[in-house]
Amino acid sequence: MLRVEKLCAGYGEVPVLDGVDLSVDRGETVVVVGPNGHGKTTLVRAVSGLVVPTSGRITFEGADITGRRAEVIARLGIRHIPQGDLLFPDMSVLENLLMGGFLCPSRQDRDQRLARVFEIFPKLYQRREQRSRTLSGGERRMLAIGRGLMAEARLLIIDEPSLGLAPVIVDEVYARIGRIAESGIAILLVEENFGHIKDLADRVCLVETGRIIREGSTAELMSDQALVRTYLGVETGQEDVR
Ligand SMILES: Nc1ncnc2c1ncn2[C@@H]1O[C@H](COP(=O)(O)OP(=O)(O)OP(=O)(O)O)[C@@H](O)[C@H]1O
Repeated sequence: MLRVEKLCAGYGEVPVLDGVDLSVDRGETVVVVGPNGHGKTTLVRAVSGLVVPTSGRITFEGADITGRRAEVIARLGIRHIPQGDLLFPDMSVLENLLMGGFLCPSRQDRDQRLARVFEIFPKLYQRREQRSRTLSGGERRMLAIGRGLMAEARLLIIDEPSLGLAPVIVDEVYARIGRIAESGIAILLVEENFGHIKDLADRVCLVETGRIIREGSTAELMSDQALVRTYLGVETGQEDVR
């Protein structure tokens, strides 16, 4: 569905991505993990047209989208939920969701999407009249994801949904993302904490210094003790990795 080949990108003179190869198949959940500042966000921003690659190629469902404008890529069905929430703080939950659905082809389509978002995130329904600035961090994150689902999402890109949230809230957010994945939408997710995604990911790509240095299922990556110790920071049950 999505194919990234030998992708290089950066900011001004500073290179960040150094020949990334990555793919996401239909219905697959692929998670990009890795240390801070090694290019995870830059990679997903390049996919959704927010960073212009210097070289390499990105195709989505066969169409070459390398360097195309973000709004063109969004219309193809790639929805990007960035780090932080970027909500409209003085608008209600419902208004924020409706803003996400402004491209819906009909009112019926929009209402169906809204019903689906409320089914996945019942808390948003309970709080639909509340201004988004007064929501908790976890609720805001769920609203940002819900807003992304208000337009047709064939590939959902989510950048660090756990950022700044308490562990119990992270579990809740990830449970909801799991439901989205079960519905068949392909997901490309950035996460620093491997522990959060080991049950969700079909495939994990480990990024270091702008390259994907390892790729595999969570079980494959976790069977490599040195890798776990150096990058993943989770307990495997085989030894204490902390
Ligand atoms: N807008 C920007 N202008 C200049 N440099 C940038 C910009 N955004 C990111 N960078 C730099 O690019 C490098 C990679 O950043 P990026 O955000 O892609 O990493 P990351 O792996 O997602 O890190 P984190 O997990 O901390 O978000 C960093 O050195 C960062 O300082």
